[in-house]
Amino acid sequence: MIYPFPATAKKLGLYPVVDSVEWIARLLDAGVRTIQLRIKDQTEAAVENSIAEAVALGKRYQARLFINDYWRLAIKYNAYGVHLGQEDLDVADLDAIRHAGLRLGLSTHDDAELDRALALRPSYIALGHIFPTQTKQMPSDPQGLIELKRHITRLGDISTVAIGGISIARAPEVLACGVGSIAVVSAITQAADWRQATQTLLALAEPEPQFGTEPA
Ligand SMILES: Cc1ncc(COP(=O)(O)OP(=O)(O)O)c(N)n1
Ligand SMILES: Cc1ncsc1CCOP(=O)(O)O
Ligand SMILES: [Mg+2]
Repeated sequence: MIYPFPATAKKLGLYPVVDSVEWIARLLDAGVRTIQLRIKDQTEAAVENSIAEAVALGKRYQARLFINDYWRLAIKYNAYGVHLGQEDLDVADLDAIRHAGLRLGLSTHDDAELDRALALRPSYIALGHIFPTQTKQMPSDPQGLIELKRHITRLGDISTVAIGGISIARAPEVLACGVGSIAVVSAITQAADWRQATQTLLALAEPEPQFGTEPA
């Protein structure tokens, strides 16, 4: 029997994915309450301080702070959650993450990956990439809105996140597919005015109140 990971909100709302503690601090201060620290390809020693600081900020703002990839450090500093991709799943100790009480978000790109993710009973499932993106090299084609809607229908009550190429202009049509959250990188970090972009996206993607119905 596979025990589920702790629940998170079905609607996580706006979910910025950023690569520094500075971005975490400014976005939490701007009202973001679901956020991910995504630092790529560093040693654990190089990212440990950033992860510790990001987790402390997340707690101070009562935000849902997910750590990408570095699941051992996420456990060590008791982050709200961890985000893992399909390749990460091959090496991560999911039992350790579950026993530590951290939420788990999983990336998926197609039906086969959805099957695999569902069997692991994660806290949320991310679907992507929806549109072309400059931020990450993707081996597959963008799935687009019709596939997104089909996946959302299949996932029923599970918390869902859409990612990849989501701009302010495209956010409404993505949200109209019924997804609970939009994860964005460049729509905020490359915006001419990141504060304005964040406020616009927050207003579009209204989240559930943080921790309202979740275990602490
Ligand atoms: C919310 C969200 N969705 C997908 C990803 C991508 O994760 P992954 O496939 O592990 O790729 P990297 O981000 O590690 O390059 C994500 N980080 N967040
Ligand atoms: C990390 C990641 N995983 C799938 S697409 C993506 C990058 C999304 O970035 P952007 O919002 O700039 O397209
Ligand atoms: Mg990863």
